Amino acid sequence: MDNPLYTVAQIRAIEQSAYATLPPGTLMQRAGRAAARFAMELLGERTPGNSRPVLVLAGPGNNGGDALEVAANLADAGIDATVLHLPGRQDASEETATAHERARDGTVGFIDMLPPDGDWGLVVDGLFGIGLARPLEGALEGDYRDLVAALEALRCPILALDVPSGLDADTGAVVGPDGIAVRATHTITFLGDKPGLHTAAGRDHAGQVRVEMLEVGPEHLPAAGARLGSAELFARCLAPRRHDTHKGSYGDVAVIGGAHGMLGAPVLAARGALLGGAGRVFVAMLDAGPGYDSVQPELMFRNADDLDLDGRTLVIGPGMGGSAGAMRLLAKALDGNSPLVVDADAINLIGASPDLLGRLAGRRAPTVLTPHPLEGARLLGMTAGVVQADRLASAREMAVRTQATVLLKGSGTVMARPDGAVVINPTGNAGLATAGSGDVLAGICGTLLAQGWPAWEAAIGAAWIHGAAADLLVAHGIGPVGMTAGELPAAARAVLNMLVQESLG
Ligand SMILES: NC(=O)C1=CN([C@@H]2O[C@H](COP(=O)(O)OP(=O)(O)OC[C@H]3O[C@@H](n4cnc5c(N)ncnc54)[C@H](OP(=O)(O)O)[C@@H]3O)[C@@H](O)[C@H]2O)[C@@H](O)CC1
Ligand SMILES: Nc1ncnc2c1ncn2[C@@H]1O[C@H](COP(=O)(O)OP(=O)(O)O)[C@@H](O)[C@H]1O
Ligand SMILES: [K+]
Repeated sequence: MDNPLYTVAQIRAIEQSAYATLPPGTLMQRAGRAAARFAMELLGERTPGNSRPVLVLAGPGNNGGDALEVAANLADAGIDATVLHLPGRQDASEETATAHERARDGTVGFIDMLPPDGDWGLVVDGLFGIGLARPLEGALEGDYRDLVAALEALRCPILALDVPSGLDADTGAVVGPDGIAVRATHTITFLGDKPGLHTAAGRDHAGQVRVEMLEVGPEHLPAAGARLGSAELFARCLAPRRHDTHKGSYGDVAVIGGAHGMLGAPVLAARGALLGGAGRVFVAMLDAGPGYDSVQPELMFRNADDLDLDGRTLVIGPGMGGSAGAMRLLAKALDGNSPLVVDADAINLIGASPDLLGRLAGRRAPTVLTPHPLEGARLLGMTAGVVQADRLASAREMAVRTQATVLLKGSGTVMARPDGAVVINPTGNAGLATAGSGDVLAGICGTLLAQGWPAWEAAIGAAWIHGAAADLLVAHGIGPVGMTAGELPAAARAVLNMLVQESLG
């Protein structure tokens, strides 16, 4: 299944192309009908007339027109729908004016302000969609800000039309430095899915996303530069194990890191690599460190300076620090031909050294960089805030500068390639916001490379499996609160085995 994600500019082009072939108002009417159906699903099987009313928020543009269509459809179905309409200073489009008339002609009720004691069964957010042009403001512009803030106190589902109002559909950032956006439980998005619903603040604001194509056929759809991740994107790498194999068949991983005081990080990465299926896993410490891991005695410990870097996949950076020795090892790893995952301190060192960046960009072997937003910011010479303001653009820029596959971590992890292709990972949860979970991710990415996966599939697969492992732990009551990085490798192993099993049909 392909899950394309379209930019606002692309959605506008789809809209134009489909609009030209249809009678005016058709798309808005379809949007209204589909969203009303979804609203009724959310209301559940209640007796018409006996359910709590639906509050429909209608803004000044065509998103407001969609909302008015929803209200009219709900009223036609016998559901008590009340519209809070905030028209703008400019005339509404013809479609929106028609939708307004339709709602007025039916049994829809209209109110001017949110009553303090409203008891709603559902709120439909049709304030702003892809036409949001600036942050939601207070009194001067119709009190949108106060209205959205007041929704936070309501204890009912909120269905956003197209995009939660206040959210940037391209980036997933809340618009404005001190901005506010609707926190929906569900979003029905029209004419194609949008990246902003799946990354940065998007997951918190969009809730569950349903894509509604409004019967627009594939001939109107452009090629998408971004897609939502799924196991199908790496399915071709999921090979069942043959009997006639041995540990050498599944590759070696060596994790290089572990300066004084940070010895746990490479161990976590190595456990991720081992339980992810690599045939042999080494931990190459910069510090003298322990001689073995009592939890996972299969791991082999080496002194980093003595390790032969050839013929194995390297994961460099976890807990590595920024010493001269670390830098020397990194330069050696970058210059070599081994598949490489560059994580944590190794990324910081590259961010501070044009020489190391040049060596990285000159690599020919598969290379994946796994920065969190601050590490990414150091690489680009900007702040983490700027990286987060447009995670897709930032990841793409990192991929171009490093000529490597980039995996920008965080809610809605973004994978980017130097040619501009982007995938947003849909799995995972905030249980992963715990020290060491990134080390495990780097280990999983390394183990997939060691087992022959290309860099792109290894990055997409590692993010997907790591996130699904966290989701599995939550399903078993192990998190999100108190989930630990050490619990992830076994869960990731379970996910990987399930995927391989499923791939057999
Ligand atoms: N056309 C079609 O075929 C289809 C369209 N569809 C639907 O239309 C939606 C796009 O509609 P849209 O272009 O009218 O934009 P929308 O999001 O309603 O907002 C624009 C309005 O808001 C205003 N405004 C902006 N920011 C503001 C702010 N901060 N504070 C205050 N005002 C602000 C802006 O006014 P201005 O900036 O000029 O002052 C303008 O009036 C799309 O998301 C989908 O739901 C579907 O039905 C499918 C078919
Ligand atoms: N709120 C969240 N939702 C989803 N994934 C998250 C969230 N917070 C963190 N993660 C994931 O957890 C990992 C954290 O990695 P990182 O920040 O490098 O931590 P550490 O260095 O302590 O291991 C990344 O894979 C990141 O994508
Ligand atoms: K909306």
